Amino acid sequence: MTSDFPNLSVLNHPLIQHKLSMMRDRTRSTMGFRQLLREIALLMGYEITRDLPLTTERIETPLCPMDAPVIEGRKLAVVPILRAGLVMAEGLLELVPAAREGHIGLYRDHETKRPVEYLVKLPDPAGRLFILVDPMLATGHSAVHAVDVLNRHGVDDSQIRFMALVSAPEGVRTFHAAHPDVPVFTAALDSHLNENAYIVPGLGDAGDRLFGTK
Ligand SMILES: O=P(O)(O)OC[C@H]1O[C@H](OP(=O)(O)OP(=O)(O)O)[C@H](O)[C@@H]1O
Ligand SMILES: O=c1cc[nH]c(=O)[nH]1
Ligand SMILES: [Mg+2]
Repeated sequence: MTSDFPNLSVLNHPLIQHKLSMMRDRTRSTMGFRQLLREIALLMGYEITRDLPLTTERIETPLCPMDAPVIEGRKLAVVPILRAGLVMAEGLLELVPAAREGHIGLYRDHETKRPVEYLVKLPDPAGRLFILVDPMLATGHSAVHAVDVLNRHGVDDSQIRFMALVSAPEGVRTFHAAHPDVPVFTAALDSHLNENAYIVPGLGDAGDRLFGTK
């Protein structure tokens, strides 16, 4: 965590950083961009879940009985913010295939830069940890809106972790002001937002690069 940004963890594993640099390259193909995001999400998921509580379960190995470590509760939900979060969710679900998946559909209005909601479908919140995923934390309004949606659905901030590939300082501040108890995990804290609220240096429009749209 950095002292300027409480509750923000920058995941600087060399594999994550190398793959992110490949994604930032404007010549990267749609196929390459998508594959890299899936891989990074899996690596970030490994870091984000490292403190999940363990308990033991009695099993029989071929040789003898043992009390084997297993994740306590094992109730996880991965919630991508559509569209761009979908590919990150794929990577995370490779890591935790038993997790439930919810969806929050938002797009950023080009004029106002504010999120517009078009879909919400979520699993039962009771006793579940929610990992909210979106590659870009720019102004932070989409992330704040998505956590507000989870709160309305009965999910407390203490049950949520937010995972963003690239973040802008402006967005991290806005997010922490609204939801100080939700930890944010990111692969990079970039410089600033430009006049169109795009992250600089960033990687451009994540959704368009992932899905080959304009
Ligand atoms: O922090 P903010 O300023 O709110 O911006 C970030 C949002 O913008 C992008 O989505 P976009 O609106 O482009 O939708 P898309 O995923 O469908 O392309 C991105 O995936 C975030 O959801
Ligand atoms: O830089 C940005 C900002 C918002 N959404 C994106 O896809 N990229
Ligand atoms: Mg987009």
